[in-house]
Amino acid sequence: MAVSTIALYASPPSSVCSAPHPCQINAHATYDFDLNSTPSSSASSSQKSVVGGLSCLFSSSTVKHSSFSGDREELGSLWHDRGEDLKELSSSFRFSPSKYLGVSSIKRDQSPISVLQGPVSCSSSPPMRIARERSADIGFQSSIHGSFRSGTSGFFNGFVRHALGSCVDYDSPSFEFQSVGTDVGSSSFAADELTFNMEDTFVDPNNEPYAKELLLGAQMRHKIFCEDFVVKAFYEAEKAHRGQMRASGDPYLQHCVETAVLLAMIGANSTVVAAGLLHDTLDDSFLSYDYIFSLFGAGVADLVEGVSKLSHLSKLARDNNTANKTVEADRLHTMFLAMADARAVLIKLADRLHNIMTLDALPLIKQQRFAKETLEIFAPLANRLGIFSWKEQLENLCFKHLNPDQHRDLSSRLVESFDEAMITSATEKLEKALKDEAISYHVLSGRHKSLYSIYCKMLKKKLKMDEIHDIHGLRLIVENEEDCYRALKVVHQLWSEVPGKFKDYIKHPKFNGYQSLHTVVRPEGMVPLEVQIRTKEMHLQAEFGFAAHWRYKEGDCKHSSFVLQMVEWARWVVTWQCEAMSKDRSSNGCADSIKPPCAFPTHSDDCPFSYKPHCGQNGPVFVIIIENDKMSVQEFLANSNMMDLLERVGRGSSRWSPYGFPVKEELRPRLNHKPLSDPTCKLKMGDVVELTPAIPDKCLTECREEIQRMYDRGSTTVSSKTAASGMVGWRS
Ligand SMILES: Nc1nc2c(ncn2[C@@H]2O[C@H](COP(=O)(O)OP(=O)(O)OP(=O)(O)O)[C@@H](O)[C@H]2O)c(=O)[nH]1
Ligand SMILES: Nc1ncnc2c1ncn2[C@@H]1O[C@H](COP(=O)(O)OP(=O)(O)OP(=O)(O)O)[C@@H](O)[C@H]1O
Repeated sequence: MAVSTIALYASPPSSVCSAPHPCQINAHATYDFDLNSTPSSSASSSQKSVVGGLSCLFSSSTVKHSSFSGDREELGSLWHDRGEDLKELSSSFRFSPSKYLGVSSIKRDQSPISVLQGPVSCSSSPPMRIARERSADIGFQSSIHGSFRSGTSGFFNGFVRHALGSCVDYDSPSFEFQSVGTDVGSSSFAADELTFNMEDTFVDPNNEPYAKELLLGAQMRHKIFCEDFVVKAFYEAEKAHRGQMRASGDPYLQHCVETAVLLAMIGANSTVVAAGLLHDTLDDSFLSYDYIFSLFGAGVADLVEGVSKLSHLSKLARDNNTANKTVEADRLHTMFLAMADARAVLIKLADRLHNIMTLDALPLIKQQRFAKETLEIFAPLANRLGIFSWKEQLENLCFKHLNPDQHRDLSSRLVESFDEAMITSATEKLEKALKDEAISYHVLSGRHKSLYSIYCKMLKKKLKMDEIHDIHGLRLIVENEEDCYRALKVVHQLWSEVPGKFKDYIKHPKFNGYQSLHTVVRPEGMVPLEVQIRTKEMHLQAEFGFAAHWRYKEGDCKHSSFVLQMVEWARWVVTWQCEAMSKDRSSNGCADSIKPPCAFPTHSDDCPFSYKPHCGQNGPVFVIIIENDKMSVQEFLANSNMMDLLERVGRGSSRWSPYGFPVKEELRPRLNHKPLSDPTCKLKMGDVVELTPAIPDKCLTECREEIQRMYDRGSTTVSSKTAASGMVGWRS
């Protein structure tokens, strides 16, 4: 067995270091992986046509149901526009030229690697992703190449793929198209998931015909929908949502299936896909946690419950217009990540993505509300988790709803600007030139910038579209620093350089430690092409470390170390859990045996930014406070209790009195929707505290003023008005 070793590095932000260079880089984890790769078959181009062919299947659903209006998320009752949906899905693809690989395929962007690392565009901006692994005959000594392919060690190898290659053309066996009725014997589910009797559920004479069509459609898109466990979840979802409709008149079940398909496409395992199918059942149907637990085990039940909690939080935030306050939105992200299993966040994101894809059915005002919230909360969350394809789809769709004129204008201009053929041909040329110079590389990937990203850059930098030089970009990941410069020379020999655009962030790293070579060239005609060249260690830093892309994109936003830790950790977890898919499915082992590929990167003990992976006892606690119908997300020290909260709320508010009136008594606090019984109870991440004045606010103010006057006068006389009010809550 050939073994190679990759070290992962993370360094603290240079802002806390004296040198403008990554310091304290002892945060490395080393792991071995086997390189026996099994070349997997291509996720064939037939998949694209299969998806395309589904449009008639779905639109042919003509089942009539009674309308359902009890949808807590509102979006749940949306009209489902298959045409739009398919456009979004199929607009995202990658191209693997056949020249060196021997296989040509155009496929939708659906591999876990692309989702976790790579850029994808959607909507009216035709997306482009081109990825090349170095060709095997280049003579590259390390066997990293093998690690990009799934095999028996797909899990470990896959992680490296993620970490190293943003656009690796990964043909996961899980994406092989499998026609319905083929081997479903590979079903896998966690050991804690219960077995069940297929006969009981599947042959239900009450199953609606549309349900079979939906299942068939899902199975054609991903073979995980052939697994018994997932099929069972599908039929439970069908029973739970039977009769419920989207605003479009489509069966509600369709939304559940689409959510689950999105999850399957990024490599989620059967537990997550099943939970995706059932994600709305706790809130919108008669199913209970215990029932789900009894059928599917704690794995699924906890996830469904987690999604339900997130939905409640999101609704609270939306109702209270919290999303537009940066600090609060930031705390919400952190709370989402800290409260729920990161996989529940994934399900929530998939749910939201599908809802946003089908937003058109809602009245304009609601479309805008949801789009705004999505842009503020969910797209950054997807970005932080490294799920770029979802992030870009969410952003582009929200952009379309929020700024339709700019969206239309930019799209029409970009139709002419996007030059996918140029990226393809530039990739091929560079690949050949590198081969001629015997420069080996890990990954050569291409992307064009998403519509929304272009829009933001134009606004931020006050640029015209033709002043943006990185609409088309290539990224080359090589073995070592020397190869970076050799490759740069090759690039400059191939194409003419745009003067003034070369940046050597290797010799002069950015303040956050980011390293890479950047240049802009003009391959053909006038269209500029940005080329980034870096080593795999630099790339890890740019994806997971302190120079991580999400932080770079969030720019000026100052994050507490806790936020950073949460995000890094959640991303780590999501990465390896998605990667676990192939191992999970191909082995009989239980999910518990799946471990992250290496220890979470840690820092030296004295590093102020040392990671604490879990939302541990030492981290702050974020609590939602609803007061006078206004919501805020507030941060408390670990071990704070309700008394601390009440004190803080009182201080600085109009209720606070220098004479120390026991402000907490004037309120009737409710903790997580129940009256507070023990004020000394500790606050937990995600607690919702409602503070309702015991007497009407106006009256309270009058009382307060009156008492203040009393004290000021030194009088003990209480006015009749105050006495009449009963002074509720003012007694200690
Ligand atoms: N992950 C990560 N990527 C970065 C960072 N800084 C720059 N980049 C990448 O490098 C690209 C260009 O960076 P620069 O060459 O510094 O660009 P610029 O000077 O801001 O000018 P433009 O090319 O117009 O954006 C960005 O589009 C990112 O893709 C960073 O700190 N972290
Ligand atoms: N030249 C490039 N080649 C390949 N991928 C790139 C290139 N530049 C950026 N990316 C990747 O494309 C994705 C989308 O990035 P996006 O275009 O939104 O921002 P950016 O170009 O990195 O930053 P900015 O908008 O500030 O220039 C990210 O995953 C990023 O790492």
